[in-house]
Amino acid sequence: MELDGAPAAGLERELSSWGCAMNILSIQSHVAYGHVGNASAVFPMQRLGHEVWAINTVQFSNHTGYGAWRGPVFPADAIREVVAGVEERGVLPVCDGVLSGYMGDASIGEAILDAVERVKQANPSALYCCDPVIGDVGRGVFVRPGIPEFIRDRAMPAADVATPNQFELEHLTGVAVGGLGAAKIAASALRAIGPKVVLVTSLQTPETPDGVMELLAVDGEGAWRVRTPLLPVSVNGAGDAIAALFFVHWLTTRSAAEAMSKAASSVYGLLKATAEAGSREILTVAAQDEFVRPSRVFVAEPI
Ligand SMILES: Nc1ncnc2c1ncn2[C@@H]1O[C@H](COP(=O)(O)OP(=O)(O)O)[C@@H](O)[C@H]1O
Ligand SMILES: Cc1ncc(COP(=O)(O)O)c(C=O)c1O
Ligand SMILES: [Mg+2]
Repeated sequence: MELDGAPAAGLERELSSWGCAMNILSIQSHVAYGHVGNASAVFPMQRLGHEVWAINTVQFSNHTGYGAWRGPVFPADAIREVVAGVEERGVLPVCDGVLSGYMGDASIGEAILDAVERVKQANPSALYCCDPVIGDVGRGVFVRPGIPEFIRDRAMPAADVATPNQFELEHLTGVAVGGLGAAKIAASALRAIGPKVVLVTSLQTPETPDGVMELLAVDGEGAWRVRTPLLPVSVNGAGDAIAALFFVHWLTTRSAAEAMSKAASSVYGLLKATAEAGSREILTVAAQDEFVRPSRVFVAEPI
C-alpha cells in the first residue's frame, strides 16, 4: 500500500488493528431503520477491521423506543439453524468471541448459550460477552417476561464479559447503586456469578457531579472509572455499540481500562455528533471515524 506523505497517527492505529483482526459471532436484534442491536454493533466492529458473523434474533422495522414497530421475533430454532449452518462451514475453530444482546425471547437465550457452547468446544480460547439487555432507568424493564430471569440465572454464569447499564446491574444483583462504592460492590456481586470482566455503562449516582456521565470497569486486577461530559441526548443503540467496542478492544488488549477508555471515547464522539445533528438515531455511519480515531480520548482512572 502506498501512502501519500506520512501516515496520520490514527491511520497507523487503524492499520495496526488489521493485524489482529478477529472473528466475532454477534447474536442480537436487527432493525431496518436506525441503529440498535446488530444494526448498531456490527459496523463499528467491521470499521475496526474485524469480521462479524451476524445472526439476528428479531427483525424489526425500528427500535422499540418509538413505542410502535413491526416485524418478527425469530423462533429459537431459526437461530439454531443458522448457527448449525455456520458450524458446517467448519469455521467455529477460528471464532474468537460470541457477543449477545437483545434476545427477543428467553427461548432465544437458550439458542445463544448453545451457540456459545459449540464455539467454545471448537475453540476453547473463545470468549462470550453478554450485554444483558433488560431495560434502563427511564423506561424500566422493556423486554419480554422471562428474559431478566434467564439472563440472571443462565446467561450470566456462562459469560466471560458483561456490559450492564446501571439499571441492569441493580436488577441482576439486587444491589442499589447509591454511589461508586456501591457500584463496585454490585459489579463484584455480578463477577461472583460469572463474568470476570464487567463494564457498567451510564452510571449516574448521587455522587456523580452534574453534567457528567460515568462508566466503571472491574476485573480481577482492579476497578477503573471514565468520566465524560453528559450530552443532551437520549438515544437507543449506544449501549449496543459500546458493548461491541468494549468486547473487541478487550479481546485485543486484555485490558479492561484500555478497552473502556477506547469504547467510551468512540461512543462519546458518536453521540456528540448525534447531538449536534439533532438526530433521534445515532449517527453510526456518518460519525464512523470516531470508531477508529476518537476526536477526544477519555482516560480510565484507577479507583
Ligand atoms: N446522554 C449521554 N451523554 C453522554 N454519554 C452518553 C449519553 N447516553 C449514553 N452515553 C454513552 O453511551 C454509553 C452506553 O449508553 P447506555 O445508555 O448506558 O446504554 P444502554 O442503551 O444499554 O442503556 C454510556 O455509558 C455513555 O458512555
Ligand atoms: C430491538 C432493540 N434492540 C436493542 C435495544 C437496546 O438498545 P440500547 O443499546 O439502547 O440498550 C433496543 C432498545 O430499545 C431495541 O428496541
Ligand atoms: Mg443496553
